[in-house]
Amino acid sequence: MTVTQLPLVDFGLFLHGNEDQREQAAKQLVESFVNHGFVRLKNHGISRDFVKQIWHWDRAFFQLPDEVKMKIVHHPGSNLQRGWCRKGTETTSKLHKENAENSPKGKGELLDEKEHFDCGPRGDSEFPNKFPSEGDLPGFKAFIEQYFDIAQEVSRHIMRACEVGFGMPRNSLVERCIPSASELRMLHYPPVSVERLQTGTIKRAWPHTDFGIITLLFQDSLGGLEFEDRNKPFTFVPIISSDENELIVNTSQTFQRWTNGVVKAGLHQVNVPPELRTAKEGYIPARYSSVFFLKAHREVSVGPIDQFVTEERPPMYPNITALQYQQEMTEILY
Ligand SMILES: O=C(O)CCC(=O)C(=O)O
Ligand SMILES: [Fe+2]
Repeated sequence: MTVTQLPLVDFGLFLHGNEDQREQAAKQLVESFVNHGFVRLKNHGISRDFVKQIWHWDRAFFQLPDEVKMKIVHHPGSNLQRGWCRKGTETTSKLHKENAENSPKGKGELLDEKEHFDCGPRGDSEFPNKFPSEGDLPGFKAFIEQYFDIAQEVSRHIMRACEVGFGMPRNSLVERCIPSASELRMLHYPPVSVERLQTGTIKRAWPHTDFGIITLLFQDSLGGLEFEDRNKPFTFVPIISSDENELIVNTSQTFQRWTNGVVKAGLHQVNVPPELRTAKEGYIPARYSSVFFLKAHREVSVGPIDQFVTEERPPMYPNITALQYQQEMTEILY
């Protein structure tokens, strides 16, 4: 059976409903995570007005001249991403061997056509944030810090819903995220010529899974995000939002490890929207999106949680810390 659309869960029922409604919403969420590695949420608690502000700040940052963004450029390595990642910095194609196997032979590296701004928790002393100065972009830092807090809070509720949905002891997931080591990213996909896309060596983002626990995502009205149809591995289905305020959530590698493979990470890519795919020439317009990677506390293990280990299902992943894991994965990206 072909999957055509993702379940849409009314998260307001979990946040404000009675006991039955909360349980029902938590079950739907977990079921979609297990089946697709993805879900769409409405009434998630982030207001429509706030989402509009995300687009304002996303555009404002990427409109800054390159010389200004260069002041906070990210230097690739195993350090966590902070500041401006220029086009060509992160290469998602390296995360899955299928990307190289499916690529046109002898055409060279498979690159992402995107740039982004990344930051970690407020006042991170291990991996300090890099914001544009107030003179260069007044108000940006304050907005991003507020957005980070709001996204962390929504993620906490989603973790709580997963505890309910899996019948886990209260706090077993939530406490693994304190103190926060999450990351917030603002993305810009510049206009790209159809000709360049046709070379088969660039994509807005190649099929990959994220490293954290879950990822919260808003995309602008252009769209382009696609999730894997698990009935036909490595084929993708566009995520069409019925409302701009819809929050898309995917499961990531840490969740897969904690649940010993019960909740697999959602494989995804960013493609040209379906209605523009027949174009033979010209440009595909710019796209903006924003993601929040909910991460585990840095010293917490990303190995399987006891509840998910049984005789029939022995531990599939080693006990390394979340930070070690994140650094190993980050290094692969460059
Ligand atoms: O822009 C998007 O919709 C997806 C971005 C993404 O997958 C990522 O940054 O990991
Ligand atoms: Fe991603």
